[in-house]
Amino acid sequence: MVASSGASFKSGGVRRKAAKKGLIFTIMIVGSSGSGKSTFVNTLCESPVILRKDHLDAEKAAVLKTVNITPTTIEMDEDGLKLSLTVVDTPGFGDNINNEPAFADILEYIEHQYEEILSQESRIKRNPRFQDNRVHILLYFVQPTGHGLREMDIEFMRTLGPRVNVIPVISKADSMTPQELNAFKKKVMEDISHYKIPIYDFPYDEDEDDEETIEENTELRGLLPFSVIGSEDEIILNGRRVRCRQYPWGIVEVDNSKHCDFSKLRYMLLSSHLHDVKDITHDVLYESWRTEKLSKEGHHDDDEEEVIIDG
Ligand SMILES: Nc1nc2c(ncn2[C@@H]2O[C@H](COP(=O)(O)OP(=O)(O)OP(=O)(O)O)[C@@H](O)[C@H]2O)c(=O)[nH]1
Repeated sequence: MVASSGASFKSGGVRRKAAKKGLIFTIMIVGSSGSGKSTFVNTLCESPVILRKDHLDAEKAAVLKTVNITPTTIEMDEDGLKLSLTVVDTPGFGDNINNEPAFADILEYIEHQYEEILSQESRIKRNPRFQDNRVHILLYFVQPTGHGLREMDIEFMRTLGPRVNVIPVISKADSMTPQELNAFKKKVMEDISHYKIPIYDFPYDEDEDDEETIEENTELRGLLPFSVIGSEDEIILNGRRVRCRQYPWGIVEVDNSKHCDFSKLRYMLLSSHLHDVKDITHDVLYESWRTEKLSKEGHHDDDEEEVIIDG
């Protein structure tokens, strides 16, 4: 596995790695500072691709805080499928009283990738080295407060939902009992429905999709928001390697689906739903951004029929 850290968006544009070509897939991670984003990414990628700020000295951590949006690309092999996975980290989100500038930066980053595609599509001669950096999934980390969504969570997901596939995730799920976690999941989904927040909810078509897809998507939809536990520690338990967090009273296992939904989320992201979220990004989200943008700029199709109103 090879990791390459891209330059910050703010300090000079996304670095385009000419991937030796695995399937390109991009995940953005957003959540409050300290919500467990870096640990999650390192757990997902099974390697320390992001430096955790609590492992840095205060000076370096402060410098990192000012770097808002950082893509890192990792070459992975998922059961024989070559993946060029870019993880876009957004440290420091939610640290300020007014989070609107942070929302705007994230939205700008996502739309900037659409701009690049549009300008590429309009070229007569395409650049063969061009890389599609569109964000396919945004994992939004909800703090395990037990109180439902905060205003900031609602605003953020409502703003970003029309532009990117948002999946809400409850981080640090080990800080809740199973009953608390279930009640919290229910509250979060009630808020999502009440505030009409557009998320990626494993869509299916009862008439067109096969039974297996419907069953799988129904099950995954029922898990929303996914609960995750992150850890970079491993122990040997009954002869097998176990990624876990250790406590005086026992351990919680990252990959044990009785303890959290991490393994199901990972499988869905890097395997079962990878093509679906890529298709939705291109066919629905990018298309709707493109239509809005071109209409705002006053473009209209040459072959559009002119409507002549009599009289
Ligand atoms: N209990 C528990 N603690 C966790 C979990 N994941 C991460 N942590 C701890 O939470 C602290 C912050 O984790 P990070 O991964 O650095 O959080 P972050 O969101 O990347 O933080 P910023 O980079 O400041 O935005 C660390 O001490 C982690 O060990 C988890 O699943 N459960």
